[in-house]
Amino acid sequence: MVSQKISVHILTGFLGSGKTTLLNQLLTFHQGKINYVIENEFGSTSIDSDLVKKNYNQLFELNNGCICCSLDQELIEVLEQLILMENLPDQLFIEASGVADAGMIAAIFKREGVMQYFDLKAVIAMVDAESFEDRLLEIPEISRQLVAADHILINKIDQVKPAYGADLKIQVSQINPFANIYLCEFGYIDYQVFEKKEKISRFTSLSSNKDITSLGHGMKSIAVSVPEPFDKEKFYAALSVTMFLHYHQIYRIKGFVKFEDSDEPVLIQSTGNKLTFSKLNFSITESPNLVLVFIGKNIERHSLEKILNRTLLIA
Ligand SMILES: Nc1nc2c(ncn2[C@@H]2O[C@H](COP(=O)(O)OP(=O)(O)OP(=O)(O)O)[C@@H](O)[C@H]2O)c(=O)[nH]1
Repeated sequence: MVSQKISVHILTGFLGSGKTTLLNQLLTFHQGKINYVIENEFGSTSIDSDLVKKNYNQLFELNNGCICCSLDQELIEVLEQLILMENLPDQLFIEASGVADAGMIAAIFKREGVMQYFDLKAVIAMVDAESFEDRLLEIPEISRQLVAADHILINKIDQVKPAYGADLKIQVSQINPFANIYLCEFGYIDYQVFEKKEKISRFTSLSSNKDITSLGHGMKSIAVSVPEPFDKEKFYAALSVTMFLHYHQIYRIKGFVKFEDSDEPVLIQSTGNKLTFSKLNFSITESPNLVLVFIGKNIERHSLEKILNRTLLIA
């Protein structure tokens, strides 16, 4: 049994956005700890593993596909090997392939058997400031990566004008209103931020009943006001089924709701295809707005409201 859980950071971002650069920075920052790395490349030949500075204690490579789909089982096998090792790591850094769905990787760390040993600290997405706008329109995976992230680093800011960088920050915050967003060069920011708990302030300022449709590529963010308590079982079942059936449309659900059994707001969020509920484990001075935000492609407010209304306590 592992006495202390192994901290996990998942690094995602499109090809060439700067993931390996960030990983090298993080390994330098965490020097002195026992750091393991999992590299996932989309192809049978590993290049990234040669580029990662030898600043880690152990490197695993998954080269036969993309972690989030075909390599799910292979990743689990590596995690199993890892917890049996004599020299247990303090931290595990996973560099996902440029096309991976980071949410699906994160979902593996929400499984009970895995959570017993691993503590998912952060999903970090890299954005290439230079090519982001063009790529966003061409490649839907990018929006999925952004929507799954807790922190988004808009990298290569040295390659664009300052005003454009500021504009990108607004665009990215519309795609993922929950993430902490930073502008940076060569992945450099103060990495302490990855250890901090979620800020409640972003939920107190969420405007309910608002649709943001300017995200491009059919992407939409819909905030539904949910002041009435839900029936917990019905709510969980309905949203889980919706996420399963509409995986290609619903990229993320996040927000606060109340259930029949308590007056305390509960944080709901989807990680990949898994829905998690968590009580706030920190004190708050201001109650969060009871709002659920759905981010996805071609989603419609009236359908979402219909699903939610059926799971209200009084329904
Ligand atoms: N000018 C500039 N170049 C950068 C910056 N960050 C990374 N690079 C360069 O961009 C290239 C790609 O960076 P990587 O860190 O390999 O990107 P990656 O996301 O790991 O790439 P893949 O593994 O191919 O998906 C490298 O040549 C980096 O040196 C930056 O902020 N500014």
